[in-house]
This record gives sequence, C-alpha cells and structure tokens, in this order.
Amino acid sequence: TGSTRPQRILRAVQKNSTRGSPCSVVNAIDDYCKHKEWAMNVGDEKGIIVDDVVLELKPITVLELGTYCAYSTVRIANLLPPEAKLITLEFNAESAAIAREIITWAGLEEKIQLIIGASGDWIPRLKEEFGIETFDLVFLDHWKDRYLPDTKLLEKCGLLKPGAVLLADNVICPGTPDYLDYVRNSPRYKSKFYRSHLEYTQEEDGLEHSVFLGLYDNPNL
Ligand SMILES: Cc1cc(-c2n[nH]c(CCNC(=O)c3cc(-c4ccc(F)cc4)cc(O)c3O)n2)ccn1
Ligand SMILES: [Mg+2]
Repeated sequence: TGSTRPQRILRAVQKNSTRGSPCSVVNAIDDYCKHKEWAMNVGDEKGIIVDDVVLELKPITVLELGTYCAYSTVRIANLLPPEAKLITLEFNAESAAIAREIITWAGLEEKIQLIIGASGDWIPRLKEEFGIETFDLVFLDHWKDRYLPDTKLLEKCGLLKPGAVLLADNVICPGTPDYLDYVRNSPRYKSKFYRSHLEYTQEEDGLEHSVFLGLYDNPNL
C-alpha cells in the first residue's frame, strides 16, 4: 500500500525544511505542491493576503476550520503575538496525524490546539471545553457547504464579538455562494473580497474578509 499525499507532504517537509523554522516549513510545502503534486493548502499567493490580515489584526484567539496538513495553521501561528492561541479543527484523522507532526516539526505546538472532529459538533463546545470567550479571527477553510451554517452557529454560540474577522478561503473555487450572499448582504457584517487564484494554479479564486458588526438587528440572539 502506497503513501498518502499528506504523508508525502510530511516527508518533503522533513527533507527540505529546518526543524523549528515555520518559514522553511511553509516554503517546503509550497515548493513540493508547486513542482511535485497539487494539494489543498491555501498556498503562497493567497497566503500573503492571510499574512497581511493577521499582521494588521494581531489576533489573540484564532479559530481555523480545516487544518489539512497544517500549512495555514503554521503560517498563521508563526505571525501571532506571544500569548496568542490558535484552535484548528480537522475532520480527517489521517490528515490530522500528519498535521500534528508538521506543527511539532515547526516548533509551534505550544500555540496550537488541534482537534479532530466536525465543526458542527465542536463549535458549541469550545467555550466550555477550551475556556474560549470569543475569537478575534476565524479562518474558514473547511467543507465549503459548512461555511454558512458554521458562521450562524458561531453567532448563536456568542463566539464572535464586534470587530471579529471571518477570513474565508475558496469563496470562488470550489465556491461558497450561500456564504458570500450572507456576509455581503447581512447588516451584521462589513465584507470585502480579495481576488486571487486557486493555490498553485491559474484558476480564479479569492478570500472574503468579513468584519462582524454585532447582532444589533437581533439582540436576543
Ligand atoms: C465539517 C468539517 C470539515 C473539516 C475539514 N477538515 N479538512 C477540510 C478540508 C476542506 N478543504 C477543501 O475541501 C478544499 C478543497 C479545494 C479544492 C479541491 C478540489 C478542486 F478541484 C479545487 C479546490 C481547495 C481548497 O483550498 C480547500 O480548502 N475540511 C473540519 C471540520 N469540520
Ligand atoms: Mg482552502
């Protein structure tokens, strides 16, 4: 039985990056996925936009939905202030195992909490089980049909405070039309689109940056 794509990515990281250097881990994954085999990391082009959002916002609590091989997990955690924490949810246990190895190799295990499971099951438990008040930044990069229901769930669970940022990958490809419609037309969000390309390709894609303004239209939520 051959190796899996995540296993090949881990091998490329261990071969072509320096332990404890998040930048070299990110570069090793990008090189592998550009020249050897495509993988669903946010990638270098959209990654620069993610970097800018993180550096501007300086979030203390970050939620990432969709870890995969921890490319964006490492990229974001590396830019966080010292006391900041990042919680990342991965559905697939095999990917999660590889992600955990890459997070450790990068030396970021203190900043990152990796949870294996479904967003819909875990979002309602985050306050209770991880002592989270609210998230300053949510990076949506999981199943594309879960972006909208999980955003509504985050609102319902009181996990967003005014000023919190939702940064959503793949809003064009594969696409999240119902989510885009919601954040662009709801009075609860100030939304803007960052045009880019699907990782390692010329296909159109982009990130949607949405600032939560509060539930003032429905205070009893
Ligand atoms: C329900 C739940 C789910 C999760 C969860 N864990 N891991 C993920 C990964 C999801 N990501 C993607 O599917 C994805 C796909 C493409 C793509 C694929 C094929 C193409 F042809 C073109 C583009 C590109 C991307 O950039 C992506 O991010 N979800 C975690 C928790 N709870
Ligand atoms: Mg993505």
